[in-house]
Amino acid sequence: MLPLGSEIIIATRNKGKMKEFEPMFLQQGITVRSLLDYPELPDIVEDGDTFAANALIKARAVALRFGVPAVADDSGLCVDRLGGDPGVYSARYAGEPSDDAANNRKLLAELAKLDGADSPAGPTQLSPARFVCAIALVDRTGRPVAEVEGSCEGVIIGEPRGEHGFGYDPLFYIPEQGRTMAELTVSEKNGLSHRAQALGKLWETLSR
Ligand SMILES: O=P(O)(O)OP(=O)(O)OP(=O)(O)OC[C@H]1O[C@@H](n2cnc3c(O)ncnc32)[C@H](O)[C@@H]1O
Ligand SMILES: [Mg+2]
Repeated sequence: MLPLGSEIIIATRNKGKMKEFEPMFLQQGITVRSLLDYPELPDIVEDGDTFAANALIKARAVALRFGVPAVADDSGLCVDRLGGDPGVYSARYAGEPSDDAANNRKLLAELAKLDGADSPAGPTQLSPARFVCAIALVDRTGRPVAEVEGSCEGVIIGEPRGEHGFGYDPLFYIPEQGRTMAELTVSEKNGLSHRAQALGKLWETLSR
């Protein structure tokens, strides 16, 4: 059994993340709550320079608020041709409040600028990219217990495909699957995603 006790909160308000996390924690016998259960709490300021730093900021804030162990996920999309952008700014790439559709449009617009906006054939090359997910687990006092990271490789396509998932999933094509992340079911995404890779490392760390 993992040393997490029966009460754990995931420091997120992202419904898409929770849809993926819930079954993966349940598989380990852990029922989780999230900040979606506490709408009155103010947003946590994510001002770290790295995914890992932001994950720790979010997990700590929640542990100190509730006095229970907390997990946080800070994640995003890194596109090679954009020098790793949007990176830690993935959620607010097109400004605040976060808007997935606007972020996707901005991503395509930034890539189109590199291609030459009036290129008649559309994007001249698919852009290699990866999703990255940092997960931090802290104890009830906010002390880090484990910090892990996972990633998942793909390419950015020129128009959105698929209805599942969230964020940049419709533009993230996985050649080995022949589908975008948004064309995968939750359980298929949980079989290969950056989030699942990171969580797998967390279970491994905790079982040592
Ligand atoms: O901070 P919390 O409350 O967890 O929710 P958030 O959406 O703000 O989450 P992040 O700060 O970690 O920003 C992550 C952004 O990166 C993108 N992203 C992360 N994981 C993704 C995934 O699995 N699929 C698609 N986009 C993802 C998406 O735009 C997210 O909003
Ligand atoms: Mg956030």
